[in-house]
Amino acid sequence: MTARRPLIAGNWKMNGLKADAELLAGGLASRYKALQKPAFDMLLCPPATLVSVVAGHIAGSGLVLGGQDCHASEKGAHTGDISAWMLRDLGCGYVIVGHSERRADHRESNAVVKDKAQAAQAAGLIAVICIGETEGERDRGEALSVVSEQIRGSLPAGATAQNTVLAYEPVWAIGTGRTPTPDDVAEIHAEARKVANQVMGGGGESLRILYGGSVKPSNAVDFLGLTDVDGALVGGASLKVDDFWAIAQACDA
Ligand SMILES: O=C(CO)COP(=O)(O)O
Repeated sequence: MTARRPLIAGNWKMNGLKADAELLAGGLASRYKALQKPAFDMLLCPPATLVSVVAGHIAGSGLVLGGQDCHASEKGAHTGDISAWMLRDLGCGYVIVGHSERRADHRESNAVVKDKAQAAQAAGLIAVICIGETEGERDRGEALSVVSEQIRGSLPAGATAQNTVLAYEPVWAIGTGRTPTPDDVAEIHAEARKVANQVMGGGGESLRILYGGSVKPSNAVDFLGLTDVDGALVGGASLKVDDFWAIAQACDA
């Protein structure tokens, strides 16, 4: 059996005001804290405006905190951007980089994602590097090659299983209610682990690889039960305490 500890990560995206954060983070913190021996890590990635607020609500609970993006530089003249060091300063242990919404909305290339991941790791954060094919790429039979290329292009030189998490999120499954079959996910994750292992020069067996895209309580076990799936990156369903918690329970199923 694998020694990889499951990671259940909530990406709140551009959602939430202070009152929502209190309910959501506070509700999850009290449930997580009540566990005798949690069998999974739980990560909350609120929008930047709520990172400090959430930090206050999860203090002492064992939940971990992350940003949704960071700049590749430590500081400087980059209006509106946030550095990995700033996230670290607020208590973050993780940051998502290369989410497909940023790759699309902000034209982030693999090279940009790699620089951001490198900055995250230099700041002492774990980079959650997102990869995943579009619907057209899958239809053309290119899913495996696209994902491999993204891994080769987005993982920085110093990536290890300790400072990196991969998240496979097929673009067409995000927010659509559609998902790949468990067999498709298993195939991609096995390939992703193989390629990451090559890029990292070993250590890929310990690397956590998450699945993301329309994960909900009713399908979580289908994905979290797969050998090479080490957790989930959840969008919409991470905005409801009961749903997100139910997804995490699938780690024990
Ligand atoms: O993009 C995602 C998480 O990063 C997935 O979003 P949904 O769970 O809403 O499909």
